[in-house]
Amino acid sequence: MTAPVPALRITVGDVTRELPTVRVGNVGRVPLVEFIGDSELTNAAAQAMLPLIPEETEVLLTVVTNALPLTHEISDRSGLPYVVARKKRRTYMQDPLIQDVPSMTLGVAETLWLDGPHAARLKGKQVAIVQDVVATGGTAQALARLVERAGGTVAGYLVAFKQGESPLPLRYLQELPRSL
Ligand SMILES: O=P(O)(O)OC[C@H]1O[C@H](OP(=O)(O)OP(=O)(O)O)[C@H](O)[C@@H]1O
Repeated sequence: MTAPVPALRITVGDVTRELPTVRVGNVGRVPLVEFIGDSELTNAAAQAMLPLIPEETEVLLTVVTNALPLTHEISDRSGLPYVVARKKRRTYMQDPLIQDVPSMTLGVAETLWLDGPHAARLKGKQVAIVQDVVATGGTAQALARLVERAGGTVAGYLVAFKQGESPLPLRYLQELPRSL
């Protein structure tokens, strides 16, 4: 008989989900949070995250993929504009800022691309970084570096789920175990 795959129950507002867990290298089983394809959970998290936005924030910065619908909803509810870093170079990009991610949850090296005109929208602004999950913090650090390089200031780190310990001053909704 195969052992049952452990799941993790979370509740955000009035939305409850059983998160599946996926095996990641030697980390063990990691709970998988998916906002893409789940508008109920996305909307509930966005609503719950509104009070976490630093007061001085002028712009939100996120990165594709999973954090994008969440940031869209936070933007819609707060009235704050948002800027998105990509994980691939697109042919239409103009003088993009290119930033390597030092380490990732899934152990895959990644590079972030911020199109020049979007980087310009961060210049001189107080920028809140929005993420679905922070685990190693590598992505958050790369996004912070993009803010600095674009001439902005990091107002804070806004995260739905913090997975394990982080040296960054995260404003988060809930903490999840790093592995099960
Ligand atoms: O704190 P870290 O260790 O850097 O991990 C956090 C990042 O990992 C996940 O991205 P994923 O690689 O799953 O990409 P996706 O959002 O494009 O699916 C998540 O969306 C965060 O951006």
